[in-house]
Parts: sequence; C-alpha cells; structure tokens
Amino acid sequence: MKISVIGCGYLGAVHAASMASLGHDVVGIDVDAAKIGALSEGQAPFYEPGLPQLLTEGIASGRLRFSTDIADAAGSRVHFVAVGTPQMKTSGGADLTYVDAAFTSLLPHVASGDLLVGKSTVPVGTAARLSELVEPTGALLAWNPEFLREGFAVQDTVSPDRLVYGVQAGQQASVDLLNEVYAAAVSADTPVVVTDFATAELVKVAANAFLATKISFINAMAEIAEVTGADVTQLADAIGYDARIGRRFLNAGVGFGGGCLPKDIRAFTARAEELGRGESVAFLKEVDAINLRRRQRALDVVVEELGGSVYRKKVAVLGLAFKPDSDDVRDSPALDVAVQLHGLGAHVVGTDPEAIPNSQRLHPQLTFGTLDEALDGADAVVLLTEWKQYRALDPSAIAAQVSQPILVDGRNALDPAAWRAAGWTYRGLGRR
Ligand SMILES: NC(=O)C1=CN([C@@H]2O[C@H](COP(=O)(O)OP(=O)(O)OC[C@H]3O[C@@H](n4cnc5c(N)ncnc54)[C@H](O)[C@@H]3O)[C@@H](O)[C@H]2O)C=CC1
Ligand SMILES: O=C(O)[C@H]1O[C@H](OP(=O)(O)OP(=O)(O)OC[C@H]2O[C@@H](n3ccc(=O)[nH]c3=O)[C@H](O)[C@@H]2O)[C@H](O)[C@@H](O)[C@@H]1O
Repeated sequence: MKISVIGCGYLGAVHAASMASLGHDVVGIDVDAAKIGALSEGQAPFYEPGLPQLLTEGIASGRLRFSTDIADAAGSRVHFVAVGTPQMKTSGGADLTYVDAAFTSLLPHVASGDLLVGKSTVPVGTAARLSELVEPTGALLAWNPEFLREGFAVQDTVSPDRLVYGVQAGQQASVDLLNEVYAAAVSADTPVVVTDFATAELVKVAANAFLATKISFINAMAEIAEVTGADVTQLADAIGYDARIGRRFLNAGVGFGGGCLPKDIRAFTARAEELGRGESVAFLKEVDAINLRRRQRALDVVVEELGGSVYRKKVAVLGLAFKPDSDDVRDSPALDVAVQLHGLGAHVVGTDPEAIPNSQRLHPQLTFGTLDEALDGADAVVLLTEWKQYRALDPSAIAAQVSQPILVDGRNALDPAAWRAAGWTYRGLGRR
C-alpha cells in the first residue's frame, strides 16, 4: 500500500522505515530539510537501535523515500501525521500548531477515500475538531495513538503489543485500511481496540499518566525510605511479586523525563481543567512534583557526600540521555542534574555513549568528555542514566582512576555490596 508519513522525528522516522519494512511503499515528509537530507541518505538523525538498518534496506528496495515537499503525499492511500505536540510554556497544554499546520498543508493533496491517521499525542477533542476540516475532501480520519518506547522503537512498531483505532461511527473503511496497513505487524493474538476518537485520544494520555504515576509512586516510597532507613529497591521487589502490581516501572531514582511522559501529564492536566474536570487528574500535579523533587534529592546527596559544597570539585556525570539506548535529552533528569551541579560551581564532566552532541547543543557551558575523561581525578561519580556499559563498570578498576571513591547511583542500578567492597562510598536514592 502507498503510505505517507508527515513528520519524521523520533516517532515518524521509525514509523516510515518500519512501514516500508512491512512491505509498504512509503514517503516520509518533514519540513526540516537537514533531517530529510540525512534520512534520504539512509542516516538516522537520532540514535535508535535497528533504525539505520531499516533505512538502508528500505531505500535500497525502493520502498522508502523522503521529501520536504508535502505534495509528494499525493497518491498515497493512507497518510500518517506524526508531528510534534510539545508543551506550551504558558499553560502546560499541548501546542497543536504543528498538527494543525500538517493537516492544513496535507489536505489539498489528499483524494476522496484516502485515510488520514493521526499518530501524534493530542488532547482529547482534537480529532473531532480536525474531522470537520477533513470531511469536505471526502477523505476519512482515524486516530491511531502510538505506544512505542524509545530504544525499542523499531521492535515496538513492527510488533506492537496492541493497536488502538479511533474511528468515526460506521466508518468500517477506516478500520479495514488500518488492518491492511498493520497486517504484517500483528499476530492472531494482537489485541486491536476499535473505538471512537475521544477514547483513542484518552487511551494514549491515560497510558502515559499511569506509567508516570507508577514511577512517582515508587519515588514517593523512596522519600519515605530515606527518612526511615528502609530500602526502596527491596520494597519494589516485594510489592512487585504481586502480579496485580508488577515489578516493571517501579525503579526509583532520579525520575522520569523525555519528550513524552512529563509533557503528556501536563497537557492532560491542562485539558482536564479546560473541560472543567481538573480535580479528576489533580493527582498528576503531585506526580509531577514528586518527580521533579528527585532531581533535587540527587543533587543534595552529591553535595552532602562532598562535605556540604561541590564548589570547584570535579564531578563525573555518567549518562545524559533521559534513559539508556537513546540520545534524547528532552527534559532529561540526568542533564538537568548536571546543569544544576555546574550552577553550584562544580567542575562537571558529563559523558554518555550517544547523547553528548544533543547535550552540548542545549548546554554549551558544560564540559563533556569520554568516560575516562570524566572519571580521571573525579571527587565524586554520579550515575544518572543506566547504560549497560555503566552497569558493567568494575568498581575496583576505576577506584584507582578517581580522586575520591564516592559514587551516587541516581538510578539504583549498581550493586552496593560490590562497590562498597571495592572501597567506595555508595549512595543510592531511597536505598540504605
Ligand atoms: N518519541 C516517542 O517515543 C513518541 C512520540 N509520540 C508522539 O508523537 C509526536 C511526535 O513526537 P516526536 O517524534 O518525539 O517529536 P519530534 O520533535 O522528534 O518530531 C516531530 C517532527 O515533526 C516535524 N514537523 C513539524 N511540523 C511539521 C509539518 N507541518 N509538516 C511536516 N513535518 C513537521 C518536525 O520537523 C519534526 O521532525 C508527539 O505528539 C509525541 O507525543 C508518541 C509515542 C512515542
Ligand atoms: O508517548 C511516548 O512517547 C512514550 O513514552 C514512554 O516511552 P519513553 O519516553 O520512550 O520511555 P520510558 O521507557 O517510558 O521511560 C520514561 C522515563 O521514565 C524513567 N523510568 C522508567 C521506568 C522506571 O521504573 N523508572 C523510571 O524512572 C526512564 O528513565 C525515563 O526517563 C512510554 O513508555 C511509551 O509507551 C510511550 O509511547
């Protein structure tokens, strides 16, 4: 099937390449000429495991191409819109400028019977509003939220754990077209939830709100653990054995970040307030506040371990991305803590396997380097993104490299006993 994907960022580039790998004929379109230039040459404009290979294969097969010209969407049967919905600075709500611009520029190029599919995460009510613009063209509209995780984006797209189609009542053609698009991605067991626009939009923000709440719940327990001498990782293991609770997303530490969870809970709150139902999700403000407190807590522990001041102390920051296997530093707790340490006068050397260029662009005032450059002569080492190479560090080997063997494990990812046995002062978050 001929498919266009409008917006080729973290979501759209992966979606376009994955659709080509499923056998479709795909054009990816973006207003960013540099991004399209890189993608056209088979280069991923960001780090995502498996994406470069899909791009190379797709372009070589002739099934995948990229363009800056929205007119190239003409002739496609299904058009996915995957542009950004960032947080508005003033209200915390979602900025729909890009979604509106994408639909407005796309509509002159669609034919009657085409299917326009929103993939961006939007406030409930957006699809109903856009359907009024789409209707006169004779095209169909569906909202098909995306649940992929960065770092696993390709796998999550070509083999989704569920699909949600928000369609207009009676528009079976939309369902049929989406089923055709995803035919090679689903198994007989893949749940497909066919619903209305509002439910589809809400499923997406509810899922992210739930995940954020789960993380803040365990971080709230970490705060209590810190004043009682309890250990939050043992607590998480123990409650996680209950299948009704589950152990996943109960890792306490420096908290959640990224381009989605933080902005999505704020946008959900703003939309609920607009709808006169602010109190229904008022707890999400608390979720946000708990999350942001963890960054301060990590900072406080470093200051404490360095005797009350980090001024002129060398601090090695291991990890800058908002999570491992990603170069994304949008609202990254790791980068935030690094910036705050720098603000307190520490000589911060930040390191990350993939996220240094993005960090440097945002915070040129910081110093970045290799792992060795960060560790050499450090007065304290702070782990903030649990890349597997940092989990695998040998505490004995690097003890000789640093000036003082002080480790703050902002992700509770390391084995305290092993580090202490190698002579380190180990501090986790919410951990004895
Ligand atoms: N990053 C992720 O893991 C996921 C993101 N989402 C949602 O997907 C949407 C996109 O997110 P990301 O890909 O992370 O953002 P992004 O910022 O990486 O990409 C957005 C892209 O849209 C392009 N764009 C903006 N206006 C355009 C227009 N009028 N025409 C064509 N292209 C245009 C931008 O140049 C940019 O390349 C957001 O709503 C996000 O919440 C949903 C699930 C996962
Ligand atoms: O809407 C989106 O964009 C996506 O947002 C998240 O995916 P992602 O942002 O890639 O990353 P997650 O794996 O959810 O991690 C988010 C943050 O939570 C943190 N986290 C995660 C798990 C945990 O136990 N503790 C914790 O602090 C991570 O370090 C990271 O900073 C969701 O997991 C995806 O399902 C969703 O599609």
